[in-house]
Amino acid sequence: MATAAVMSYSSTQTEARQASQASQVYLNSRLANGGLNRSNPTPFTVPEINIAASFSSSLEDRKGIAVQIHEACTTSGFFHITGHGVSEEIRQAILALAKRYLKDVPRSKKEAIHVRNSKYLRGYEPADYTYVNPGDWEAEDAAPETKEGFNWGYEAGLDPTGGDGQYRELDGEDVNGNLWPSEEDVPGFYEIIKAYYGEVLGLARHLFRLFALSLDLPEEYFDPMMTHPGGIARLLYYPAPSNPQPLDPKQKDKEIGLGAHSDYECFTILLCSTAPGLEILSPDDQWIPAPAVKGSFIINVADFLMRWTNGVYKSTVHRVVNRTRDERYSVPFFFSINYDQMVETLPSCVSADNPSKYPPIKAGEYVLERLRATARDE
Ligand SMILES: O=C(O)CCC(=O)C(=O)O
Ligand SMILES: [Fe+2]
Repeated sequence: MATAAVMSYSSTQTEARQASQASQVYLNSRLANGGLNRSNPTPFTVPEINIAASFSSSLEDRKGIAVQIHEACTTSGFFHITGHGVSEEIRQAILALAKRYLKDVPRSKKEAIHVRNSKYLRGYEPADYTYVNPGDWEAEDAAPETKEGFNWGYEAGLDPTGGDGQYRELDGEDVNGNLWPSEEDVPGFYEIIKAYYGEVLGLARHLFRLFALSLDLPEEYFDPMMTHPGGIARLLYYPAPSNPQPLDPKQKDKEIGLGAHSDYECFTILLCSTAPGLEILSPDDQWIPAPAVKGSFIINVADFLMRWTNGVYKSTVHRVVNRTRDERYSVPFFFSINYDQMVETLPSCVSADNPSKYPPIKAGEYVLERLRATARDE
């Protein structure tokens, strides 16, 4: 799928394609600088925001958290949240499920729901089927990615609100694109997914209200756009490397968990196991290991929101390299708005001095273009 099949494109699909290609050009330019710009490093921090006060009935309390979110989104593009209200029990249950499915179930059984059977890349994704940086398909010396994953998306049955019955897939189709392992192979799989997904979906809607406040918009601004939102999530497994290597800016890594990329949607809610591995590209093009914060989720701005905010909010390049002798698990949740929603640059991010840089775009089409570029050509 890395090269698009011959087909006709609507004007919004063409825009989505061009935007996807532009993101690759940008990524290549950032990676080409890697390690060079080190004489006077800009301070780079991933702040920790305790969002407990954002659940207060006082608008002033909620605005106080929104100010902190604004600061993080205009600088590092990454922050930790604590005080989020998702129980440790549910967080550990989904990480344990990632292990039970990706590590323990034999490959032959997982192959039955291989992502090649899904035009939305749902199901079981073996390590070598995708490069998250599509440029790595062409690169001669690209290290293979070691991650193995299971991908699923929104369906009304996973939404604690029950949804509004209007969910459309990435390409606008009225279908449920998910593929699930059998209950026999992984007992309790769907129930655990549903419990976790319901929690992070609720958290994402809550966060998006805070994002609205942080952008000087009415708190409910995004509400009508997240009644049947896109929300792809993944169980990820990074095996323990046999010969783990320390981070060395002068040396290219021979083994990489997940290549350099920025995320596609509005923002990501990332749950990691205790093993480190996430590395963030600083404005000086240095790889900075993300610190672990107990009980936190990592939140990062993704490309669609960067575009929607006219570049005001930063979508930051990151990657995963397992440099330990432990296996690593993570569960990212990529929150989008309703995939059938068309958006124009947010009114609070344009002015006479700073006109919109981007034409209108449809949420699902953009994400689909980005996803397609990652998969092996078959
Ligand atoms: O596994 C992680 O910690 C990060 C995963 C990630 O960046 C992604 O799936 O986009
Ligand atoms: Fe990512």
